[in-house]
Amino acid sequence: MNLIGVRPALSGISGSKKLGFFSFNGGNQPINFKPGGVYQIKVAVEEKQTLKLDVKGKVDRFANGHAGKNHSHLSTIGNSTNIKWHECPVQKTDRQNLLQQRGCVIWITGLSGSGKSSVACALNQMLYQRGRLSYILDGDNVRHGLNRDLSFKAEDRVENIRRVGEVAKLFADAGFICIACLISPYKKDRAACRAMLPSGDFIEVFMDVPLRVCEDRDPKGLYKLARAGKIKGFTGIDDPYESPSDVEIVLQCNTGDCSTPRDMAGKVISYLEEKGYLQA
Ligand SMILES: Nc1ncnc2c1ncn2[C@@H]1O[C@H](COP(=O)(O)OS(=O)(=O)O)[C@@H](OP(=O)(O)O)[C@H]1O
Ligand SMILES: Nc1ncnc2c1ncn2[C@@H]1O[C@H](COP(=O)(O)OP(=O)(O)O)[C@@H](O)[C@H]1O
Repeated sequence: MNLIGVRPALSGISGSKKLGFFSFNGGNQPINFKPGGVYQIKVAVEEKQTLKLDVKGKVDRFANGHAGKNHSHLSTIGNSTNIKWHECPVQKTDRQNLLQQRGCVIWITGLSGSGKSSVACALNQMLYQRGRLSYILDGDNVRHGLNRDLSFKAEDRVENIRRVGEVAKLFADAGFICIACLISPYKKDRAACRAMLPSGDFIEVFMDVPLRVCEDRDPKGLYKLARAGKIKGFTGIDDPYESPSDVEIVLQCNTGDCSTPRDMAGKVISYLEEKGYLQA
């Protein structure tokens, strides 16, 4: 296994799967760690480190005492030149142990009016009642601050999703169950956010609600304005929404008679329980 030039990030080593993820040339390479195993991993400038795992598969320590980042190498990331990753001793696994949960991103996508915010709030509340920490990144809300400079033209939507994806990744790294609810109309952008996280930690939820139901609801009167040509480039009217085909959870409502947001959120809770996200 050649991991030269990598920036090993020991996130995701928890739960029953004992998976470790190493950032490799910008991507994530899942590696199966076995409990009790001792692994030699070649990093950066031919430096060898021994990663020890305890019987539960948790990282015990690195033989040479640091977390295996490349401490000598300077990187160029986008327009940022000569930057270096700074590692601290308290890691994601420590924060997860503190919170007794696993950090992840629940990404809720769907048309305006499909019920994203309602499900996000219900889920947030149900998790809170179970003593689990979650935080909502709602497209509408984030556009009040961080993304106030962005419009609804295609390239701004792309940037909107990229920024929220990055923020969500930070929340997940902090150990939160981060609930991002945005229209996120383009498949490619959702896939890019998925790729930012270790496999399994990006849980996509599709609000499968047809346009006619959303338009009937129209709580903000935006569809009416869009139909009247007073809002240009409105998703579903004169701007595309690319429905996902392969997601973790589909919450469907074909008629005006849907299950409640709480029932829908319950399905997400079941998924989280089943996959072990509600324990460290
Ligand atoms: N042109 C256009 N198209 C779609 N939506 C519009 C538009 N203009 C304003 N709004 C309001 O903005 C909310 C969607 O913001 P998002 O950040 O989630 O959108 S996106 O993911 O960047 O497409 C969306 O909120 P939700 O109804 O909660 O989805 C709308 O209230
Ligand atoms: N499961 C549901 N059944 C019926 N109405 C719903 C449901 N979920 C949301 N709504 C209603 O639909 C409208 C849009 O919901 P909202 O959560 O704001 O959607 P979005 O965030 O996707 O725009 C609101 O008036 C809300 O009360």
